[in-house]
Amino acid sequence: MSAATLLSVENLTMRFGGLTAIDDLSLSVPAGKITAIIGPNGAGKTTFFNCLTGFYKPTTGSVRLAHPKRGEMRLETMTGHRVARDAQVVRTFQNIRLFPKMTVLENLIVAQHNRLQDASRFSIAGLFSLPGYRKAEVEALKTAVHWLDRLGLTGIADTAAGDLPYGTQRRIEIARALCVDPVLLCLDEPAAGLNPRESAELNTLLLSLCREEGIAILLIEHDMSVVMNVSDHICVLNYGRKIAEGTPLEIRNDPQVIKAYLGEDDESEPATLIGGNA
Ligand SMILES: Nc1ncnc2c1ncn2[C@@H]1O[C@H](COP(=O)(O)OP(=O)(O)OP(=O)(O)O)[C@@H](O)[C@H]1O
Repeated sequence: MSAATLLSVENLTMRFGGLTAIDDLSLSVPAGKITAIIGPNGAGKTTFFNCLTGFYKPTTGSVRLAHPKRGEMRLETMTGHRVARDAQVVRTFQNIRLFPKMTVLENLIVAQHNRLQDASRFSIAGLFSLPGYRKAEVEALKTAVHWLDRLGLTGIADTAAGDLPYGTQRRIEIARALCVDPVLLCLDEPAAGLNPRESAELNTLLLSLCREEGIAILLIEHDMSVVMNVSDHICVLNYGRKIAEGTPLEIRNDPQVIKAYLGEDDESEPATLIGGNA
């Protein structure tokens, strides 16, 4: 694993009965960069996320994380809980999974339940607000306030998450993931349902998280205005196999990629599919 590689996926395969959703995938994700995973519907993108975040146990292959403080971790052997808590690989989902009746602030505090549980030592001590637990609560609040401010959400901190517009809820999901101090932030279609202005704001946010906070981002996205404008590197899947990888410019012009998206006989202009200025 080279010094700059954060995640190293080797020969990953995931089968569901007779269906091979991920087929012998090898991929390196560098530290401090944005890597996009793209591909047509059913290509295996979410399955890939599920394999590296402990939701699925891959059929074969390895997923090694070079954790900056804890050394190498084998994610494919870990439960989802440990991937988030110990490896600090944190994800969002295609469908929004906020607690709609809780306020935005409460959603961000609940996300830090691991820290609070650890401080309570899984005992009644936490309920009596013993000092260690109280300190952890204050830290959780500070972290939530920090990310609310950073993502421009402070004004809606006390609003029920479910009452907010869809685009704002997507932003809250990212803020919630950031509260866990991710080493790798995995975003599953963060631009789904966003209007063009919100997509452009998402681009600015992702670039700033990467460039200013040094957070590595793994991004599944269909919106090419996001993919092409923020990605340092793109990996293209089709039927579970990697068919191409490279810079946005390389991917935009790759005949295999255009064919995978548009089909063999389709002669239409690929610019409509692969947008952006990169
Ligand atoms: N739990 C499962 N059981 C059986 N088949 C599954 C399961 N999860 C995914 N699949 C199948 O694996 C293939 C890849 O699905 P996946 O959701 O990973 O694709 P995707 O690239 O994320 O698609 P989309 O862009 O539509 O979200 C599909 O054929 C899907 O039906």
